[in-house]
Amino acid sequence: MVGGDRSVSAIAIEEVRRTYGDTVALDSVSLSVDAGEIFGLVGPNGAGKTTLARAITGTTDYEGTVSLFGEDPRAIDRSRLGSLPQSFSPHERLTARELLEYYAGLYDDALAPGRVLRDVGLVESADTYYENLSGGQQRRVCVGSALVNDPDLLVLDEPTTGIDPAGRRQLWNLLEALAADGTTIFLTTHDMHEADRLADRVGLLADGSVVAVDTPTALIDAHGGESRLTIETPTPLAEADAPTLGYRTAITDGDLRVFDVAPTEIGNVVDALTESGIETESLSWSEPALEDVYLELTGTAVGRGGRRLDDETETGADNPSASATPTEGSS
Ligand SMILES: Nc1ncnc2c1ncn2[C@@H]1O[C@H](COP(=O)(O)OP(=O)(O)OP(=O)(O)O)[C@@H](O)[C@H]1O
Repeated sequence: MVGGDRSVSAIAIEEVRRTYGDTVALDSVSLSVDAGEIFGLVGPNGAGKTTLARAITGTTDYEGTVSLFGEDPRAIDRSRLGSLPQSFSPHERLTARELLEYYAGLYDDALAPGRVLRDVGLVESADTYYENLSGGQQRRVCVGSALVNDPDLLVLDEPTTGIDPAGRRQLWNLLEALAADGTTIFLTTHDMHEADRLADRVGLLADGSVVAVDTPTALIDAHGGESRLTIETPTPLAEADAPTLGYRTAITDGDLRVFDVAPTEIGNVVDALTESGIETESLSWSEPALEDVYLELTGTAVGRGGRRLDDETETGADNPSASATPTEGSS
């Protein structure tokens, strides 16, 4: 790392627009990322994440302006930028070590490949051909290739796709350590949990537009809605089966959802269900999460196969404050 100038944004994006024929991949996107920040760009397939990552790394054309530490992405010293494209296929008949040695050789001043292998958790597999590594291990080699030049800015397009949970946690820890050391990290993901766990700030992207940018906590507080108790029954419930419980309820995919139940009140709800003749097969309680924020702001779920908000049948008849429109009622 050559050290960042903290007086300018690490990434400044202003009014960026990118179209492919009639498709608007990015529509007037503006945001900035501070030095040392981990910024997570979240959105479902086709939202425009890769296109924005490519605009930042100067590998696609666009209208508007992007600057990295005050410089045009195409003019910046390449050793300051580490980039992991979504599709990246290194030579398959080289080992993990040989690949990292190759990428390190592209820079005058690179990290020792052995250190990068350790950082990405590949010491044991260092001498395995890339083609014989698991998908997750291959992705870690690719992440390593973006790290060899010890960049000031890392742009990672879905870095943890295909990596198992333990490997993901290891990579998150590595990215956090890099950020603590001053590296700015911009990553894309459709994993809301990953964004929540890792990012200092999150940008929610829908159909090429940024719909919200803030810390995960602030987004959840402002738009996450209420906690929910989800009750699965032996036979899927229909709207007409919804019991009167004194809470706002909804039937979703045959399951009963009861909103704003405190953990200490769960037993009372279960008792009331039993009295109503509803058998409980499983029960889970969850606090609002980033996924709920995305659903609330866009009407589309990121992590649930694109289920739309209107697929949820609201049944709050027993609660005068319940709304027939699910987006209402949550602040
Ligand atoms: N080279 C291209 N030619 C034509 N259309 C493109 C091209 N690249 C992207 N698009 C379109 O632009 C839109 C945004 O695509 P993009 O790949 O940026 O989304 P994404 O959020 O990264 O999706 P995914 O999570 O599936 O990678 C999509 O409608 C896509 O089909």
